[in-house]
Amino acid sequence: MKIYEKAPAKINLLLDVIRKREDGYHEVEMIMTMVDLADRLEMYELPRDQIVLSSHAGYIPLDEKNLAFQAARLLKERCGVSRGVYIHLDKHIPVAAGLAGGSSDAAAALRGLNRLWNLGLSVRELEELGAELGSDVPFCIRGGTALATGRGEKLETISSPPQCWVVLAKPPINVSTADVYGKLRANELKEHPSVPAMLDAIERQSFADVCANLGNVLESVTLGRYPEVRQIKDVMTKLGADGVLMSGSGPTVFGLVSKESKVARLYNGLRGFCKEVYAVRLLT
Ligand SMILES: C[C@](O)(CO)[C@H](O)COP(=O)(O)OP(=O)(O)OC[C@H]1O[C@@H](n2ccc(N)nc2=O)[C@H](O)[C@@H]1O
Ligand SMILES: Nc1ncnc2c1ncn2[C@@H]1O[C@H](COP(=O)(O)OP(=O)(O)OP(=O)(O)O)[C@@H](O)[C@H]1O
Repeated sequence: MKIYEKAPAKINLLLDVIRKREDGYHEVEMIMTMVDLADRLEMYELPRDQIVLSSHAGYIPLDEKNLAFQAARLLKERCGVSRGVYIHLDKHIPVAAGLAGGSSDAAAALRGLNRLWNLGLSVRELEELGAELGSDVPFCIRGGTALATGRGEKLETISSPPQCWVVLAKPPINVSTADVYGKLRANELKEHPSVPAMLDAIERQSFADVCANLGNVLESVTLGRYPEVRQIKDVMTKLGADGVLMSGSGPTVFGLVSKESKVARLYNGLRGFCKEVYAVRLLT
């Protein structure tokens, strides 16, 4: 039997850091949602007890460094599974982009293997296992739109934001999440985005107020180090995006657009600056 799972990318409509914790992680408040740009995983059982990963993407590890491999290994260990699995990763989400590509692959592997091996784990149990693999993995398991707290693993599902176009542009640099958090001076942050204002904007389905309340404190680090990220933000704004923000630790910038007629201009204009541009819808 073959199992297929879609692994969508996430964007952070809001990302605030409250403080650095004793365990090295940062206490965050984030509002996250999924977009219709996805990797696809194909999984089937192997006769021998082995995890085999393949992908046409030449730029990701296919061994135990891959988060999908780690997800399969974790599930095997915790549930005492002695069967092997072949996982093919059809990669579409840009890597090290701030879009949680690896985390979403891990989440899709956990969901898919739970079915393939008939483990009967609940979504909550999968989320708990996912938290061991990375802070973004529980959200990628749950999907939808959520307020994430703690280090990102405590989730409260909220309403979807009003439907719109999302234009994503990734400059040709790779940003390490650990580096960005490491360089953040959490107690020196002067401005914080407002979680209540964003929650209210979503609840009222006000697209204008969602755009007005976008905010990500990690921009203070990434934009300072990589001027091209700021440049892409400026270009998106000039080309008419209604709201513009860096996702996660970057370097991908997303623009929210309500009118379809504006999307082509934005997409074509950005292609002059970077190769990796995508125009997608929110996954509501
Ligand atoms: C930037 C975001 O992607 C926004 O959604 C997440 O906060 C990061 O999620 P992630 O990539 O799943 O992160 P993890 O794999 O758990 O952690 C990578 C590294 O980022 C730092 N990190 C991550 C999450 C967090 N709340 N505080 C941190 O300081 C830690 O140094 C950690 O070693
Ligand atoms: N399945 C995977 N897909 C992509 N990268 C992976 C995967 N597994 C491990 N990695 C490694 O993880 C690193 C981060 O990649 P990823 O695409 O998950 O970053 P990201 O989008 O910035 O994640 P986040 O938004 O959660 O911080 C890369 O250096 C890559 O080598």
